[in-house]
Amino acid sequence: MAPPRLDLSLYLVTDSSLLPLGRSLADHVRASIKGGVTIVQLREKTLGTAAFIKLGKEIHAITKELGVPLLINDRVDVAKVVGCEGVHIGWDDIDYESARSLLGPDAIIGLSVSNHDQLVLALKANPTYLGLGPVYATTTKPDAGALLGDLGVCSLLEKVPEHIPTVAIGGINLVNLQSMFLKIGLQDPRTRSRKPKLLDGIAIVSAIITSMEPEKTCREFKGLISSSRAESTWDRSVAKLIPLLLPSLQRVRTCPPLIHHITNHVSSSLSANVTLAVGASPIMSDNPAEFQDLAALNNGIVALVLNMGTFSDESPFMLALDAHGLMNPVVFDPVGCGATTARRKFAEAIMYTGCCNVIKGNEGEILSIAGEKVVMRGVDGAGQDGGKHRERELAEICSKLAKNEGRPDFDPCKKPKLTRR
Ligand SMILES: Cc1ncc(COP(=O)(O)OP(=O)(O)O)c(N)n1
Ligand SMILES: Cc1nc(C(=O)O)sc1CCOP(=O)(O)O
Repeated sequence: MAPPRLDLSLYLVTDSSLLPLGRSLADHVRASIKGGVTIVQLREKTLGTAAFIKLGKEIHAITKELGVPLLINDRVDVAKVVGCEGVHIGWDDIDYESARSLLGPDAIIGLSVSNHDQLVLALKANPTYLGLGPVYATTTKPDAGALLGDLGVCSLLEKVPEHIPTVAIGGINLVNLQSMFLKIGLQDPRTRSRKPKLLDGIAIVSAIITSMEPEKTCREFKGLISSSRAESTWDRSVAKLIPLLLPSLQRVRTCPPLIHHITNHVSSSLSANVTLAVGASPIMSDNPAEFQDLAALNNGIVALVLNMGTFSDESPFMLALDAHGLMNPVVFDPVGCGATTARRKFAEAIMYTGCCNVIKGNEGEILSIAGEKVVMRGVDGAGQDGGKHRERELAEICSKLAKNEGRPDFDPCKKPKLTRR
């Protein structure tokens, strides 16, 4: 019988030092698998060989019983004695060929990739899967490479052949996952040959290991994974969309984000009140002196909203994007874009940063930002093409813009000089 297909969708990487006080790793792993974890890696950096083997055997008994593979981080010798399904290795560890010859052709062997040079070497080895990271800032691995950000992962994915699955790792949590999926996308196993290549899963340490309720946390991760894989929501009725949105709204209540608004004076108080009404915390500021602080408040659970309705000078917007860097989700509202050349140029400059996760606008604004010639009276330019563009087409244009697709001159490595924290 063929071995079961490797399911990397929710990949737990352990670190016992981060467990809540009094919790055992064995109970945590069991609960996480019950919540939906599909593969486990035992990554215990401080254990000596004997203790690593002992823990490995204990955890393997659980993963075997629950039917998910167990990999060992770095140590092929430990994996061999434990008799588990494989290893994950990096560039300071045993080389891939030696690991393969020690573990045999059926072992799962994952390789870390942090940049294009490593990707070239990794592809020559043809490993079972690739771990791409760090996507975002993480304190779990102090020696992790430079942050890739969403666009860095996308640019690596472009060069990964279809048959090698990938997971993203580093700083992924329940707050940033949805926006990460919007930018990078998650493979649906039923449509494997889809272009461009998307991720096959996410690998998580702290967001699961530090959880007081790992089963619930993993269910929440699974919910986001399933909704990301759900077929295009544009064919769904509103009634079907609401259950997909509810978990996001609930998360805003349980883990309220700080929303930094740079907005126009017409909508300022309305924006603040709507932010409060959904359970998030607004702060309205266009003073660059406080941008760095704002971007890091609230344990980094922060988003930035840029509304260019009554813009005059582009520098506060650019400084805010620089402060929030590639870390925090950004919503851009290109109000009245298309009405004047100055607005078009301003919106273009914002888009060139590659930082906008969500573009919110009416039909005229979106078409204008996508480079189409539109005639706008004022900010109420919707429907100016007689409804030629349906919602779905506009949404596809938005999604492409947010990924900076269709901009041949856009190079995420060159533009802009944003802080990678
Ligand atoms: C799934 C996954 N991806 C990447 C890593 C990092 O591995 P490595 O580069 O060997 O670094 P350490 O984990 O040893 O610090 C990983 N462990 N898992
Ligand atoms: C183990 C590991 N490898 C990384 C890489 O970039 O290769 S980042 C990382 C730590 C991920 O931990 P957390 O989910 O707590 O951020």
